[in-house]
Amino acid sequence: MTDMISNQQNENSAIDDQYIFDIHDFNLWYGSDQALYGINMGIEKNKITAVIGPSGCGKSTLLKTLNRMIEMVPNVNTSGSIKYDNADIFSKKQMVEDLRTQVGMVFQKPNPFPKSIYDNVAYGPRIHGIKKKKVLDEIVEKSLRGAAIWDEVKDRLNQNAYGLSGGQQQRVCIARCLAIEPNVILMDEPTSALDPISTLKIEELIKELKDKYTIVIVTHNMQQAARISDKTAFMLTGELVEFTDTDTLFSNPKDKRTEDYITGRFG
Ligand SMILES: Nc1ncnc2c1ncn2[C@@H]1O[C@H](COP(=O)(O)OP(=O)(O)OP(=O)(O)O)[C@@H](O)[C@H]1O
Repeated sequence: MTDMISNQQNENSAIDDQYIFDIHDFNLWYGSDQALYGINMGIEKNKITAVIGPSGCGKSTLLKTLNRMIEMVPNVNTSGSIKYDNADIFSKKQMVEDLRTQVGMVFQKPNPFPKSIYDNVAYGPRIHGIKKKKVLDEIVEKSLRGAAIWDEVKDRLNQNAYGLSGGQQQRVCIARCLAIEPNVILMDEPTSALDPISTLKIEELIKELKDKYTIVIVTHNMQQAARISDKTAFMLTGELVEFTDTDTLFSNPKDKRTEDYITGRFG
């Protein structure tokens, strides 16, 4: 009996270890308009999870909820639960700054600060109290290397980040995110403002990052989801219609609505 209990506990902890986010029966309203309906979803650690679906289906809303950025919008109400690392993200004990340190975000349009490349990347660590130049230098180099842009910018770290191309700016923004050592990186259509070559570079980078980070990416681009993600969630009008291995979702969807969407019959 004791063995049975300890086995069960082991199994449960294996399950807990597998998922970094556990979303349970989650609903969200903007004022009186409901945008998310009964979402149940586990986000696996060190995997790339793509969220796809037609415009307005709630992809960004779901993504922005995961690090509580959604609270910047007034009159948002929620029900149900979201756990990050087994703790309720909405609990009073959860400091929102801590959550956002662990769950970083990269946006659709590259949004560097009007500062030097160095200062962009050092911004987060400085806010966290790191002042020593040597330590900051190391973080900046490591983060820029992690974002696969070190070689392109190492000789112009003191130049304004606005002088970089869009694709380079987005990689600096990813470096800025890496510099605060998150566990999860949320990406909201990170390549939609980029040309195809920059897009491929970012896609390669995302695949490399999954060794160290859990990535959730919202994308309009189904080919992109198929190319880079392990898991894909298909959403429609605020509902999670289907969520499974990417290969399965694209080759053998269970729901007619998923099939219609991926075969281009709507959306
Ligand atoms: N700040 C807001 N205030 C009120 N309603 C909002 C707000 N942001 C989004 N919505 C509504 O919530 C629903 C989901 O929007 P959301 O932006 O999450 O969809 P999406 O799937 O990310 O769309 P897109 O692909 O076009 O970015 C839509 O009906 C949208 O109009």
